[in-house]
Amino acid sequence: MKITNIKVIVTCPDRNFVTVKIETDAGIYGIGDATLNGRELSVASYLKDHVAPCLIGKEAGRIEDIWQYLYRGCYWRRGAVTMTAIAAIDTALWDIKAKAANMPLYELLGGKSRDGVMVYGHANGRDISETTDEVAKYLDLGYKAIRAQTGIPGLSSTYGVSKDKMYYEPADGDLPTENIWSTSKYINHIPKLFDHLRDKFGFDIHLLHDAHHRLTPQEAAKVGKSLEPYNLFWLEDTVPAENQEAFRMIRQHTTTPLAVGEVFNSIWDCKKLIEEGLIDYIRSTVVHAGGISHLKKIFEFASLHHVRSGSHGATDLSPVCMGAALHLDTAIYNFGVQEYMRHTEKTDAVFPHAYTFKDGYLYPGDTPGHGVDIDEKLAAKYPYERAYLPVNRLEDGSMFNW
Ligand SMILES: O=C(O)C(=O)C[C@H](O)[C@H](O)CO
Ligand SMILES: [Mg+2]
Repeated sequence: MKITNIKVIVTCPDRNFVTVKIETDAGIYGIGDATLNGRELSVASYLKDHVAPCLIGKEAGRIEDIWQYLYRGCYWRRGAVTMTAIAAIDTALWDIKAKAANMPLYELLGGKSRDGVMVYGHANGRDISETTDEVAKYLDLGYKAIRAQTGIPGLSSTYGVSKDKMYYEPADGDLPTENIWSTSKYINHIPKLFDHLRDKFGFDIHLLHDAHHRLTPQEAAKVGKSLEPYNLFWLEDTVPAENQEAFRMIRQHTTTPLAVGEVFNSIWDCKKLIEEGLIDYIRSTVVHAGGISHLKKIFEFASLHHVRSGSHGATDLSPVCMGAALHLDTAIYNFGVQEYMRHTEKTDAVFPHAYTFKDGYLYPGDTPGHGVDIDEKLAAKYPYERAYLPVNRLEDGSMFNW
C-alpha cells in the first residue's frame, strides 16, 4: 500500500487546528494531529514544503522506518516543530495500518489493558468559592479526577482561570496578551484552595493542580510540602524542566506526587527524570512527542521506573490527538490518568469521533483505526485566525514564564 497524497488541513472551528491526511493507493486514508498552539503555520509549512514531497510513493506500512527517516533524515533533530510534524505523520500511518487490519488501534498496540481511561477535567474560578462551584459541577458530571485552579488575590489574571469554563482556551489574542505574576502571592494562597476543597468534598476524589512552570526548585519544594495534607493526585509543572536535575531538590523535600512533560518532545527531555525516579507522572502526548511510536517508547521506559502516564489533553490538542492518545492509554500497562478538556460543538462537528465519555472515563470505541475523522468541507468554512498564548511578567516588569 503506497502513499499517494498528503494533505495539510488548517482550520479554525473556534480555535486553530492543523491536521494531516495521508491517502494511499488502496483507498484507505489516515489522519494525524499537527497542532502546535500559537505556532500552527510553521508546522503546516514543515509538513507541506519539506515532509510531504519525500513520502509520496513510500510504503505506508513501514511506520518505524518512516519515523526514523524523518527524525534522522532531516539532520536537525528534535524540537517542537519537527517532532509535531513527525507525530502527525506517525499517527496517520498507525490509523491506516489499523484500518487495513480492520481493528481498533489499541489491538495493534497490544490489546486492552483496561476497560476505560480515567480522565481529569478543569475546574477554575476567579476565587476559591467559584472554583468550589466548578469542582461540584465536574462531580455532577461523574468525574473522578479534577484539576483545580483559582485566581490569586492581588493578581488581575492567573494561568488556568478563564471566563469559558468547559472549553478553556488560553490562546486569547491576535498578539500575545500580557499577564502579571507574583510567586509570593501564589504560595500564600494555594493551600487555602485545597484546604477548602478537602473540607467540602472529602478525600474520595482525586485533586490535581498545575503550577505552569512558575516556581524555583526551592519554591516548588515548599508548595509540595504545604499541599501534602491535601493528598493531591499530582502537582504539575512546578519548575521549567529544561534542567532535569532541578527535580532532585523538589523530590527530596516533598512526597506530593510530581508530574511534568507537556512541552517535552522526545525521550531525551525526560530520560533523567524517569530513570532517577524524580517524577511520578510523565505528561507528554501523541501530538508533541513524536506520535504513537515515540510516545509508546517513552511510556514503556517509564514503566521500568514506576513512572505512570498522564498525557496532556488541553483544547489545543485536537480530537485526533485525543482519539489516538486514548488507544495508547488503553493499551499500555502503566497508565495513570488522561487530561480531558472538552472541545466545543463546532470543533466536534469538524472532527467526528468514536470516543465517548461516561462516569469519569473515556472509551476509545471499536471503529477500525483511531476512530477520529475530519469533515474537510466543514473544516474549509473556518479559515485560520492568528492567536497567541499570553506572555507573563513579574510585578516589576521583568519577563517571566507563562
Ligand atoms: O492543560 C494543561 O495542563 C496546560 O498547561 C495547558 C497549556 O497551557 C496549553 O495546552 C498550552 O497551549
Ligand atoms: Mg499543564
